[in-house]
Amino acid sequence: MSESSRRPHAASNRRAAPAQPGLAVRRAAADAFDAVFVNGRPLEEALDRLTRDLDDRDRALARMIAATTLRRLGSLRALLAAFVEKPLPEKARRGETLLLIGAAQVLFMDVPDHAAVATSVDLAGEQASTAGFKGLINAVLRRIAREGRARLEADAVYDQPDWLIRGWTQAYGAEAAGAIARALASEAPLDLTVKTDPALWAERLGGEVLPTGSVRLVDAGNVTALPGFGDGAWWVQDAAASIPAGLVHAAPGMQVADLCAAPGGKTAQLAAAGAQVTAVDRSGARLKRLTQNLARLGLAAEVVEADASNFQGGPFDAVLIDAPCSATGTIRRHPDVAWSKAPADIASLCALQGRILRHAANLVRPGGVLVYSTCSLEPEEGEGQIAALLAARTDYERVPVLPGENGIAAEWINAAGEVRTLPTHLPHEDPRRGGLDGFFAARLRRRGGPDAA
Ligand SMILES: C[S@@+](CC[C@H](N)C(=O)[O-])C[C@H]1O[C@@H](n2cnc3c(N)ncnc32)[C@H](O)[C@@H]1O
Repeated sequence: MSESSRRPHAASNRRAAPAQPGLAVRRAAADAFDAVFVNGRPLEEALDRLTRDLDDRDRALARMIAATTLRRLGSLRALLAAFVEKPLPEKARRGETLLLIGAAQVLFMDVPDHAAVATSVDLAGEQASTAGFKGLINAVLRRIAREGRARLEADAVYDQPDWLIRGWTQAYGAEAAGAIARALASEAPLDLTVKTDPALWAERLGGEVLPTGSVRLVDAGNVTALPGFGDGAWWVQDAAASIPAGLVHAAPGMQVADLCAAPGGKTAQLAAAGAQVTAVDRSGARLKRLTQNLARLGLAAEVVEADASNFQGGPFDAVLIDAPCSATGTIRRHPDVAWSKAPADIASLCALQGRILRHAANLVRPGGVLVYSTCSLEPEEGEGQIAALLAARTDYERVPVLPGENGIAAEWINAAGEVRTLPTHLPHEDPRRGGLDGFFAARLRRRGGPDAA
């Protein structure tokens, strides 16, 4: 939005009322929400840009408001449909955003109702297109403060779009799909992969060690200020995201290609285990982050900017493909993903994944290992890709993942021996301490070679 469109819309002889405290925070949250919907920007990228002038506390609050609005959007929209008699005209779309962020604060955040209502009303006054709706916004948000909770309980609406719920129902059954949708209502904890001694770091950071060896923290605050960050003792990685690289069982002397490697969480795991890693990614900007991350961690890899569907190299002892995907398994962390992706995106991602997987199968030496993973809940991006590869390549077979291997629970392994984690896994009575990202990982072996039976 341009600065000029934010100017108070009407000249007035009256003295302007003092600006509502917290207005800049709500403006940034509303702008970030609009950046996701109007401009299709990722939420984190929008927030980075829009909160640059805020202090740490306000930046965190703006993030929380925008993320909570996106996380609970299905419920919030249903409430507005019930409480706003006539939808706002298209030219006053911003008014709907202000209603949504106001309602999110009233219902799901520890914000006084009057602050949530007054800031949305004042922001409406900033633009000519919404100034005429100040009264309506005030009345609807007050009503939501009085009646919203009861209505939410009575209606029990899903927060995610219908097409996602339908897909999860088909893949996991109605009950599991409902549980996944509910699990996504909570913010994810912060998981760390530590180079050595998880128990020590759990103690230092006030976290707990998970069965997979990750250290889990809650309300960690600014990550870069935590002990061990500057020294490169650990890196941020969801516990489920640490599973695929573990399936390689990397060891000193092994030649491993990490295709689709940036920003390098899995490269770091492989390098920390002593492997010679070739980290390949198409994005130069993301590889820059990978290089910075490895430097902080004191780890090394050969870094190659290339398209993984035609990268030439190897043959490798192991190839890991953490394929570009819809990322629907990360909606707890990135609630915008639920709304920024559409079925057509899944179809084009599947085509890209298939190309990368088919090409990667040629880079593995006979007897070597191929691990394929995605952070998607959609089976066509995971199970479907492996079924298609195995149908086309008789020189590959699955090496089933075993319960207990690297702390992987039996519940996270499907009938074919592939890992399928869900946000409902690793439950905890405090939902902020439980859950896993939705991940898929399969391990295959290329037949032949010195390891042939
Ligand atoms: C899921 S992310 C990888 C995360 C990374 N493995 C980690 O653990 O930090 C997918 C990556 O695939 C990269 N990518 C997308 N299409 C690609 C292609 N055709 N060739 C190589 N990399 C690609 C993206 O730039 C992105 O960095």
